[in-house]
Parts: sequence; C-alpha cells; structure tokens
Amino acid sequence: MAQTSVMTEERRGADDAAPAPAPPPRTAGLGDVFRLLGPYRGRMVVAFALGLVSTVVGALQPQVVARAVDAFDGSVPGATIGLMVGLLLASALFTNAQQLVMERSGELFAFHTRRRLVRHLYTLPIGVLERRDRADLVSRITTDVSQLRMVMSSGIVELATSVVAVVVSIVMMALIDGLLLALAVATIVVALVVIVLIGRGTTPAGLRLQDALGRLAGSVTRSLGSLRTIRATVSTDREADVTVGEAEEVLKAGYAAATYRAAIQTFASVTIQILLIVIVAVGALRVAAGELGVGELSAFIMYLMLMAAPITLSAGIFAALGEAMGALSRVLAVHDIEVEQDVQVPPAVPVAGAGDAPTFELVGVGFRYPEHPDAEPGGEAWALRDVSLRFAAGTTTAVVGPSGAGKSTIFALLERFYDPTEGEIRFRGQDVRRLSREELRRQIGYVEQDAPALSGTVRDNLLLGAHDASDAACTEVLRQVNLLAPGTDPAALLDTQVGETGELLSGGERQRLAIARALLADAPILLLDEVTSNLDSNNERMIQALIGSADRRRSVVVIAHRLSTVVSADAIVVVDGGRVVAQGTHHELLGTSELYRELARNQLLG
Ligand SMILES: Nc1ncnc2c1ncn2[C@@H]1O[C@H](COP(=O)(O)OP(=O)(O)OP(=O)(O)O)[C@@H](O)[C@H]1O
Repeated sequence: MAQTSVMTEERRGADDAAPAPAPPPRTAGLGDVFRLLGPYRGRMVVAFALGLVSTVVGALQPQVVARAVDAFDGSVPGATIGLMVGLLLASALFTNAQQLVMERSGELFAFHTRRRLVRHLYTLPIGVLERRDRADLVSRITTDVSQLRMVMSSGIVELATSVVAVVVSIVMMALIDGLLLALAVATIVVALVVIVLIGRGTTPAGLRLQDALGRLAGSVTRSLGSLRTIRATVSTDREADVTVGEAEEVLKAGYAAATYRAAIQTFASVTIQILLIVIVAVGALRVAAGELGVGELSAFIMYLMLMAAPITLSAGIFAALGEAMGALSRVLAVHDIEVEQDVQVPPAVPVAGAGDAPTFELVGVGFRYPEHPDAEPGGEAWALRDVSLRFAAGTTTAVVGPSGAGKSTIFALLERFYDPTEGEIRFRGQDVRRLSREELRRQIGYVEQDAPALSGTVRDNLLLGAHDASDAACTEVLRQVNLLAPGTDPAALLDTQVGETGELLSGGERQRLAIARALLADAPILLLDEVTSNLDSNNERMIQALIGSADRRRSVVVIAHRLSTVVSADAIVVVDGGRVVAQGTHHELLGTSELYRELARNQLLG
C-alpha cells in the first residue's frame, strides 16, 4: 500500500516535470467580460446613474423647444431661454461626471488587469516562458489591455446609457405620435439585427489583428536584440524585410477589422438618415392633414436625433467590442497557463539548515525537455539519463564534459527551473518537490552561462540577490572581483548604466558583475556555469581563490570547459551524452577516464 502511494507520488512528479502546455486559445465570451467587470460593478452603476440623469435632463429640452415653437409670437420669453440654458448646463455637468467616473474606472481596470497579468506571467514555469515569444507577451500586457480598457469600461456603460436614451426617446416619441414611432422602431429593430449579424465577424478579425501586432513586436524585439550580428552579417535589409512583412500582416488584419467596423458604422448612420427622411416626409403629410402640430413634429425629430447619437455610438462600440474580445482572448490565454507550482509533493517541509548532509543529491535522474514529450525513455532525446550524484557540503565540485553533454541542464534542475522527468533530487536529504522553490533558491547563488546583466545600474544588478545591501557592501564585492579600479569613484561606478542586457560592459566585466552579485547574496551554495570563460588568467585565478570553499563555509559546484580552472576541485564529475561517465579527483580521473584524459590532453594538461 505504502509502495503504491510512493509510486503515485513519483508518477505525479514525472507528470509535473513537463511544464503545462499552453492551452488551445479559446475565444472570450460575454461571460468572461462580466466576470472581469464584476469588481467595477459599483462604479459602473454610478456612471450609469449619472448617464441616466444626463439623458433625462437632455430629453426635457425638446419639450421646452416644442412649447416655445408652438407658443411663438415673435419673441422668446427670457424664462424659456433661461430654462434651456439651465437644462443644457445640467446635462453637460452630469455627462462630464459620468465620463470622469467611466474613464477613471477604465484606467483602474487596465491597471488591475496588468497587475494580475504581470504577477501571473512572472511566475510561469521557465519552460513555458522560454518557448513563448516574449515580445508577444509584452504586447498582451500593453496593447491588448489598452484595447480592452477602451471598450470594457466606458463602452459597456455607454452601451447601457444608450439603451436608456433610446428607451426615454421612444417613450417621449410615443407621447407625440404613435404612427411615426412605429416607423422609427421598426427601422431601428431591422438595423440592430443587421448590426449584430455583421458584428459577429469582428471577434475573429480582432483576434487576428492583435495576434499580428504581437508578432510584429516579436520581430522588432528579435532584430533589436541582435543588432550587431545583423549589421556584421550585412543582413539589415533582410531583417527589415521580415519585420515589414509582419507589419503587412498587421495591415491585412487591420483592413479586415476596418471593413467590419466601417460596415457597421455606415449601416448605422445610413439607417438614421433614411429614418430622418421618412419621418420628415410622413410627419409633414400628417402636419398638412392637421393630425400633428409643427412643434410636435420638431420635438419628434429632436427625439429622433437624441436617439440617433446613442445608436451610432453603440454601433461603434459594438464594432470595437469584437476587437476587444480578440484582445481579451489573448489576455485570458496567458491567464490560463498554470503558474510554477510551489510544493508539488505534500507534505511541505521547511528547508533544513546547513549541516554535513550533501547539499544536493540526484538519484536516478532522467530528464527530457518539453520539446520531446514522447521521446523513448532514456533515449537520445533525453538531456539527462540515469544520473546519480552527490554534492558534498563544504566542497567544490566541478562538472566537466563536451558541449551539449547536459551540464547546464543539471543546474536547471537544481534551481528547479524544471523538475526531473524520472528519479528524484534531494536537498539536504529532502525531496526538492516538498520544498518551497523560493526558500530553496535563496540557498543558492547561481551565475548563469553568458552572465546576462539586467538593464539598469551596476547597483541595481548587485541588489537583485541582496535587496537591502548597503553601498559599502556593494563596493566591497566590486573591489573583490576587480571591477573597482584604483582611483574610481565607487558611487559613480554603482550608478553606471549597464545597457539593456549589459551590452555596455565587456564580456569579462559582465561575468565579474554576476559573480559579485552572487557573492553579495552570500548564499551557502554557489552554482557557477562557465563563469570564467571571458576572463584573463589573472582575473580567473583571483575569482577561483574568491569562490573556493577554503573555509568550507560554502559549497560550490562549477561547470567549466577549461580544465585548468577545476584541477584543484575536491571532486570532478565527467558528463557525456546526458550520463555521468566518471567521477573522482583530477589525478584519479587521469587514470580512470578516457574522456577526461582526452579533455586534459587537448588542453595540454595530460
Ligand atoms: N531550454 C532548453 N530546451 C530544450 N533543449 C535544451 C534546452 N537547453 C538545453 N537543451 C538541450 O539539452 C542538451 C544538453 O544541454 P546543456 O545546455 O545541458 O549542455 P551543456 O553540457 O551545458 O553544454 P555547453 O557546455 O555547450 O553549455 C542539449 O542537447 C541541448 O540542445
């Protein structure tokens, strides 16, 4: 029984190892809109109420005008003019208040949506993020949310207020003339049915447009990120053509969306014009027949105009609603991806304090990246196969092997960017899936291969790993890694901008900055992936001395191609084709491992 439960847990671990695949995009529906707008219900009711008052006040105007026309005797009484001005001002006041509430709610809605999206995005599994177009994700947070904001907040309230304006106008028109009203209502119902039918095409068109915009952003980001390579390979025109090609796709999708928008808007305004002509013609006949007064006809036409504005406005909103639905579908698609789960195998346990237990232990670990979900177990497509390893506390272990052997993948599993497909990783004796990822990561100072720096200052980069470190502590680690040349002003250095991905620094400076960051964080375990590849021999020796675990306080695991950097390590692990093929000290391996001997011979160490 106990065995079954272990098996179940192991199986679950294996399933969890693959990041959740992006679900097939689903088209957002009205249900999603109402769910999203739920928290803004109060504000929308206030906006609606203000709109209602403004509409009712506006609806009184034609009555005043009709009376003034019918009672016209050569002069307009001051009271009537005063009343009209008063109504106008009151209507403007309420309209302004309504607009303000709506616009502010819209901004709040956009902020909340972005906040949720950013928090969600930043906690998605690395495996998912690495496979998504990042610029497209950015455009979902920026342009898609803006698109949504326009329609969701103000659009919905305006739609509701428009309905009220239409209803109020209809009631007032009914009081004036039943026949004219019947004509107007019949025409408007037909128009609405046609608008809804055309509107159905706007959602897919909007989705295509937003997707095309996302791809355009991706193309520009890709090119700007590799500008030097593009210039050096004389590929500027070719790359520009690719990006312009994406812009053309936006144009095509934009044309399609515009066609629907134009059709809806045109249909709405033509219907209103025809209706006006018909009402004026029929109304004139009825005035001639003595069945309707001139003032009444004027009032009727004013109500028709009052109704026309919201109808045209609604048609516009309806057309934009389709595009907003497209944007909403793209925002929801990100929300639907499962975030990185923290503790995957209950019960959760706290991370144990440092002791003599091995820091990390890999037991029969096999791993395949999500690209190869169906790869035969243990086959070539597996990045790691049956790896069993222990990293003893307080020692320096080196991992060596040919390119593509799986060295960085081991680090990715220790950091829990991925979980093993098979087997188990333990940290101080505990299955890492029982530990909080954040707590585990706090125990590790990790310096990635290529050591990218983040846009910002040198100080920003250092504080990533130790948020509260003082300038003095920052300066000290910079001095330790030889980044603070004699005579340099430490404050000025800390304030120096490093460029978008650290491109204002040399490769070696970037590496030393990354090491300084890890040193400042002062974690008990250091994982260093090829961190001295760009350093001259002086700096390399200095860094080695610095990160070495001479005082056995720190456990260090270092990946290195240059064997000179690892000969003094306490243990060396040789990896090839995803398997551990040998382990031992430098001297032991020279005797036992053909691959290590070959690596050493090639580097003139043998
Ligand atoms: N994020 C990833 N997604 C898919 N496959 C990957 C990913 N990272 C690495 N791989 C593949 O996994 C295998 C092992 O790669 P890994 O980066 O661990 O090798 P390495 O030994 O660190 O190589 P190098 O010394 O060149 O850095 C390679 O076949 C590589 O193509």
